Amino acid sequence: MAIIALENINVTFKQKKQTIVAVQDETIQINQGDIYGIVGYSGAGKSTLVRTINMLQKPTSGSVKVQGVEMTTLDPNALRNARKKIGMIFQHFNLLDEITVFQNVAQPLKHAKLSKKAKIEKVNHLLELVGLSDRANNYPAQLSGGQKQRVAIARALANDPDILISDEATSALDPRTTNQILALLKKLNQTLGLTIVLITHEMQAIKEIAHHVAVMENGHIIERGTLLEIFTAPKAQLTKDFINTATNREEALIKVQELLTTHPLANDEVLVSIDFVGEQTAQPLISRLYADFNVSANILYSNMEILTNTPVGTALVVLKGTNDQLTYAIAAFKQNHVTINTIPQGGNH
Ligand SMILES: Nc1ncnc2c1ncn2[C@@H]1O[C@H](COP(=O)(O)OP(=O)(O)OP(=O)(O)O)[C@@H](O)[C@H]1O
Repeated sequence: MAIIALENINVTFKQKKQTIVAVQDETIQINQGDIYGIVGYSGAGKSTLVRTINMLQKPTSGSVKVQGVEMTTLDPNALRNARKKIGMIFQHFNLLDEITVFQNVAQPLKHAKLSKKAKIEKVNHLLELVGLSDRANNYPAQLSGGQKQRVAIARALANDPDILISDEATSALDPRTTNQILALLKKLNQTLGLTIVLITHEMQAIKEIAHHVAVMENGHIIERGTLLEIFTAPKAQLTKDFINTATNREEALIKVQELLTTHPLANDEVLVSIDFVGEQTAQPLISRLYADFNVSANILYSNMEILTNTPVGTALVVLKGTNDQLTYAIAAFKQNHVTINTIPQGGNH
């Protein structure tokens, strides 16, 4: 069931002379328990679209339903209550510097109908959840970026939200800390059933934890699908560009091409790219090439990743054999649903 349903959302900003169309007639449904990544370059409209979910941005037109409730027509009081179920974290953490970690996390509970004791227990539990129990009495300035984001996550969870919006939450962090925060988000998704909307310009972050992906450009979602669909069969050039930033494939290809300019292929050699998804047998096929087809294989690059529990592999391989032998070998890959493409020398594929 869709926990978030945005329908025909338009957001325009009127400035003195200009009208900026930030989001143009976009519709998106996000299911309960999903981690939905929205990727795009700066200015694509990601934040504006996602901020309509909790009405931080009122759409110019369109419908916003969260847990079946139309958000655009709520009165201020009802909206305040509805927002409690939608936590949010940001790139720059937005902590209050003059109060402690404990007090930051306790802040959203100020008006909660809980006893003082219950509030203390709750904050301690949240700090434990994000691995910061020992930092309760520190001030934000005494924490690393990753720790600050953990505090922000604990604070965002104070009202037991069903949805967490993460707006570039890892963009200011180094790669290792980014992975730790993403692992924490994944854990919260799995243990609390938290639905997460992840806005980012980093495909790497999407690759780590998202189940679904939407790619945005100029106020439009230009492509969407499961993580596997987007990574294994991207259609738009922008999607391909983003994927290249998260895999080493293009970089590896450039290096291999460079290598081949100094060590050119022989007449009986071809460079091929091999891509497979799922439990396909690219690896055994490569190792049996010589026995089955008299074709020898020299693997110049290979990489395998697990995306949502599915192996996704790629390899750049030099095959050596006669024309007929190569033709039969390549056909065998195709028969086994492994994508194989010959890469012309000196060109790109
Ligand atoms: N309050 C505002 N007033 C005027 N223009 C705005 C406002 N907020 C956003 N915009 C414009 O709307 C467009 C989309 O911005 P938005 O912040 O949604 O993009 P984004 O993809 O989230 O990028 P970033 O990650 O840089 O925030 C941009 O052209 C931006 O300048």
